Amino acid sequence: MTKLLTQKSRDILQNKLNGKNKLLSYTFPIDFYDPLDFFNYQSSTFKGNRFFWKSSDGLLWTVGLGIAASISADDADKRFQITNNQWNRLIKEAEIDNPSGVPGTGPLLFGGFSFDPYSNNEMEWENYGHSILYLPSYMLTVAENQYYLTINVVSEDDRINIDTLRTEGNQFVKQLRKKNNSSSVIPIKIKSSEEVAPNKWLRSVEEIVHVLKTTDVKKVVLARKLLLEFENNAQPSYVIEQLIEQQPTSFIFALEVGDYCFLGASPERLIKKTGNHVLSTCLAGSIGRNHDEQEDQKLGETLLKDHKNRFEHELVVSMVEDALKPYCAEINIPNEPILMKTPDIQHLYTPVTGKANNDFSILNVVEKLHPTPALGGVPTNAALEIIREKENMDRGFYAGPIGWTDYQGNGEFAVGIRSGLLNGKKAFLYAGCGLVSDSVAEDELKETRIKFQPMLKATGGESL
Ligand SMILES: C=C(O[C@@H]1C=C(C(=O)O)C=C[C@H]1O)C(=O)O
Repeated sequence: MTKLLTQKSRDILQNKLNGKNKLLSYTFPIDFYDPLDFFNYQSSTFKGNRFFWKSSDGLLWTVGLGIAASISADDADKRFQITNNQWNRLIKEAEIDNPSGVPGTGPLLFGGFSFDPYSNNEMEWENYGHSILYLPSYMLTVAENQYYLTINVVSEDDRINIDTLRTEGNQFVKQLRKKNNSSSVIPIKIKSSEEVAPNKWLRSVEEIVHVLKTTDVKKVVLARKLLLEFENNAQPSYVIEQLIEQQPTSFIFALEVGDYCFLGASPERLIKKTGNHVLSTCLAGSIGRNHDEQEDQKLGETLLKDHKNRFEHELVVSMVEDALKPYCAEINIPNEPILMKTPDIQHLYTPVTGKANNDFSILNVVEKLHPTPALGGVPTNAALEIIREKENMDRGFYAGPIGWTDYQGNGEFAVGIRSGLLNGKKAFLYAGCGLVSDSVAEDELKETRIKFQPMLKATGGESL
């Protein structure tokens, strides 16, 4: 980037968004460029300030390098509102040149929110706070096989205009096309893995099941973590590459903050908005897979008929419907769930569609949906209290909303599960499961072991 722009971008980071800055954004089509190579481009410069996203249907990829502005709101009660307000303020005054207008191009905010801003903070999540979203300096978007580059600058300097960005864009693409400028991806060598206090977790499950049997609380989702140690520093790009290959039908996401990278392969959409078309996903109720096709089908049928799992699932469907009602017309929900199969696990799945009304804003709807009973419980607040008391860990961004919104109000947020936090030679992996009154502790432990699989495989670990 030219000196002028680099200096200004740095100032913005220090000042955050002070109200005087103006956003300039320029988007243009480019020829094929591999999204993972883009993520790796000049990693010594951009490491710590990158994000990666692939939608579950593979039709949209966005990769961000550098930070033109970041929004982090630590106010536990207002983090969604504050993010929304700051973003809208920035967009309102912006100068945007994006003839394509394709969703996911142009100025876009990518990031996430912690699961529970009232939980005890653990050191590993300190850098993330309760929300952090980036407006990237450079962004590659792949939308339906077309490639776009967006350049964003937030500046008070009126010498910078769209023409400056055009020149900058041409130079940037020339650099991109030079050979050998993306760093090589080094495989991870795992040294050890440790399930954190599994026996204590089993006891917590039993205590919660007792509460579920004796009170009005119907469901609580309890999670636990796994600690990995590596021989070498784990590169996010290696794990992303593995996840893309191994979990082709999941959302693949990564969000770097300094030396940390939160990443994963989630099968669960929280909300998607394209124009006025709205799509949400209810995903709860789980069973393993079998290599034998017939056996696998039997497992699926067992899950579809299982009362405990159907009950867990139904709680999610009815909450999602209630949360979307004020913001959508024509909500459509099939009567029966179907199966969603990922390589390691199958789930009960109900898609929910609707038409956005004028009150719909994706960040506000994320706030209303989060946490669904797929990750929190029923009733929500009672379940959160129990999680705080019995889980003995900070979920950080695990199970929180992660995704993007663009300047036109399109966007998609997944639920940050099947995920982990990389930090040099260490990683923390997370997995949880829905508890209801007839849950059996040992079965739930096994279920979480299956849910660790996607991240374990991607980091070179062995099955538990
Ligand atoms: C909590 C997780 O997954 C959630 C819990 C599920 C369940 O209890 O059946 C299924 C899908 C997810 O909504 C996880 O993967 O960590």
